[in-house]
Amino acid sequence: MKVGVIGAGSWGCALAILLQNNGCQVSLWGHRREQIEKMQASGECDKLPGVMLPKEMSLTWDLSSCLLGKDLLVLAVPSTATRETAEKIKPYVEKNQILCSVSKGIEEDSLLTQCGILEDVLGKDAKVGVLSGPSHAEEVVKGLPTVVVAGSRDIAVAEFLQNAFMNENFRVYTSTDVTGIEIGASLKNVIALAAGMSDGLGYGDNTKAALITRGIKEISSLALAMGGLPQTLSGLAGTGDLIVTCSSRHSRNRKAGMLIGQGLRPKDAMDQVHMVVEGVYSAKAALALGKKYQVSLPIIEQVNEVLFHDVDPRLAVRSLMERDKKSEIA
Ligand SMILES: NC(=O)C1=CN([C@@H]2O[C@H](COP(=O)(O)OP(=O)(O)OC[C@H]3O[C@@H](n4cnc5c(N)ncnc54)[C@H](OP(=O)(O)O)[C@@H]3O)[C@@H](O)[C@H]2O)C=CC1
Ligand SMILES: O=C(CO)COP(=O)(O)O
Repeated sequence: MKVGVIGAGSWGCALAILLQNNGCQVSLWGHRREQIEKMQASGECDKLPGVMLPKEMSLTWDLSSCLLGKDLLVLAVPSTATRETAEKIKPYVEKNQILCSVSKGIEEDSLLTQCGILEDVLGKDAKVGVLSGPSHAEEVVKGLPTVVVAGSRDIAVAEFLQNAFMNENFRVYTSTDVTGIEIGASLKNVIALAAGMSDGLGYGDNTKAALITRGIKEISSLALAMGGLPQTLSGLAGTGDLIVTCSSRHSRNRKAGMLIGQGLRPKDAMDQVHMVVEGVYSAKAALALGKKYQVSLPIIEQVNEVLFHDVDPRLAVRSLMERDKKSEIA
């Protein structure tokens, strides 16, 4: 199988390595020529120091050569670059090519998820799918057992992705619930910012467990209102990814939240993380979706207050604790 991986950050590199090792012929595209030339010279992934790229894999900054004649295109750019990337690839995308989004986020203006953006730009006939779940690049490149879900409204596309990505260390389930998967993937990043803030404030395991539990309640309520399925929200792309992102030392969203909890301004926290912090870009969109579908998202609301209205994280926690009395089963 011939594969083009679009986006040479940590996730693009990790999946390109995995697919090449699975027997695919992979071409990895990055948008900065100097970054690709550096990786070509060193043989090392730029964003994952010490991780070597297979010699047989090709690296390019020429988009057309990454796309033409490929069976599968994997889109691994930051979610804020998905629309511009989809516009760039549009002239080259071939009729039967399968496109797989591995990015996580909601577009602020359109409130579309990643597959939604791809279909918006490339048309409803495009064969679009998504790969998601608890899967930090740092662990995938080490071959540590990882389990994810491949989703597409077309089950044949989901099964194609399962076959392409699955190996003895990387187990892939299929699903047709793209909405549940993508809302889970995007909102867990916002909740992970809150979990990080809690760590940064020096709060304990009780607080973290509460944020994860009430967080999945918020994510599920919105996803279900949008047509997602409960099994997805209790599955890998919902609860699974929320747990890993709220607790892992590899999580960029948790790390950024922790720095904010320790007193850094959000912009400075993002700069210190050096990698994409998707929750910051999806926070406003998540809140807007909550309003649109009339779903209450109190944690996400407070994350927005801290990120965009200079509210002290300690006061944000206080606001959550002092909300009106409620029943858990309501
Ligand atoms: N890392 C992980 O473990 C996982 C990541 N993901 C998701 O994958 C997506 C990519 O994240 P990840 O690889 O980790 O991010 P990184 O921060 O590691 O890398 C992002 C890459 O995208 C490049 N980039 C920035 N802007 C553009 C653009 N406009 N067009 C093309 N490329 C661009 C960056 O280049 P530059 O250096 O120039 O900024 C960089 O090479 C995110 O949505 C993330 O949520 C999903 C699962 C796991
Ligand atoms: O989505 C991811 C892991 O599944 C990566 O995002 P974080 O680095 O914020 O956890």
